[in-house]
Amino acid sequence: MKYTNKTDAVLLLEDGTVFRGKSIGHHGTRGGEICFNTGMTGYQELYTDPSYYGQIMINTNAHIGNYGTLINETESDSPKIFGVVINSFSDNFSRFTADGSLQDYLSKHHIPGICDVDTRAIVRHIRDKGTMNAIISSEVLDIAELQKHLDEVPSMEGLELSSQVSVKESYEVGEQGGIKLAVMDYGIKSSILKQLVNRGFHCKVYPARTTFEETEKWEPKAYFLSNGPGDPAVMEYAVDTAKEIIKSDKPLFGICLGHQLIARANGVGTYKMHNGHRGLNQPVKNIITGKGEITSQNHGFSVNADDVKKSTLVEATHINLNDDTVEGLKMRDKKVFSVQYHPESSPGPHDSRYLFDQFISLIN
Ligand SMILES: NC(=O)CC[C@H](N)C(=O)O
Repeated sequence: MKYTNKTDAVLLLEDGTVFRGKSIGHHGTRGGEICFNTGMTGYQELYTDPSYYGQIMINTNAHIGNYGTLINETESDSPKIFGVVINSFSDNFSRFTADGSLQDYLSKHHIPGICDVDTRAIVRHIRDKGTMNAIISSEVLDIAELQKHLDEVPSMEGLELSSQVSVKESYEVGEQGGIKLAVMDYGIKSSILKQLVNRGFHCKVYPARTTFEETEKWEPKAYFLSNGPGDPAVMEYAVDTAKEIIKSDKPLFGICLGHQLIARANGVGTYKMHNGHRGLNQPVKNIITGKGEITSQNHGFSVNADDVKKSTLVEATHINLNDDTVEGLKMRDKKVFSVQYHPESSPGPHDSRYLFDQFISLIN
């Protein structure tokens, strides 16, 4: 059954393009960077991934909401997206384990959305023109008026967002006696911690701006740099931490934003992509083993492939088979490696979970 609320809503893109549809979730106005995710399933995990903080997500899967929501399918305590764009939205759900409807969930967390729009047309538009800001509203339907609100939305390029989604106080997870791992939280997904704890790590999760000296007091055996939102180019504090970890010779693993920070710590630049990779079926080749992996991805920045080629410190371990972008790095003479994609998946295929085992082998 389709959603029955008939309140009008509008989606205004930065280049002036307007799409009109119906309001879902929270009745209100919110702007952000518009992006699209091509995953066929896992909407609740996507919405709660802190890496999406500041972004309006278009789900290319046409039918969203039909299996409701479930509290333990979240990647953080609340949805982090700023808005959602859906073709056919269902507030009626059918799954015996579900604990509520997507409509109630979005509304409770003040996330506005728009449905009954041609998501395929919107995606084709931004795929050609490149990523841009946008605003959703069910209260300001006049375009000239809404434009004023859109003008206030900051550009994702140059934005530091990790401090806003990171924990405020450090905390520990996993068993005492396990490998002590200092986890820098730049917006970590809970399933990454689950994968680490399942393999016997005793993790201490630190706020993004914690200094290396501070983490060293706990005497961790290894370090992990998490995923997270925003532009790595303006995260000097985190790049400095990465440099100190590398200097200490302790093993280090980074995922997504963590990968970009490790690249920057080695003098490799990052750049904003025309459109990011967001979906569950990005093909990646492991250059070392020659094997292919189907991966879960969510990133709008990438590391500079020419810089990697010229580097004497790092080498590429993985490449994206769609566009040849760098998907993995390792340092030549250190126990340091990283991937741009999400081996924890959630949602997505499990092809790449071997990387967590690789991290353990590297430490031992
Ligand atoms: N998932 C992530 O960690 C995203 C990293 C970074 N914010 C990007 O968009 O590229």
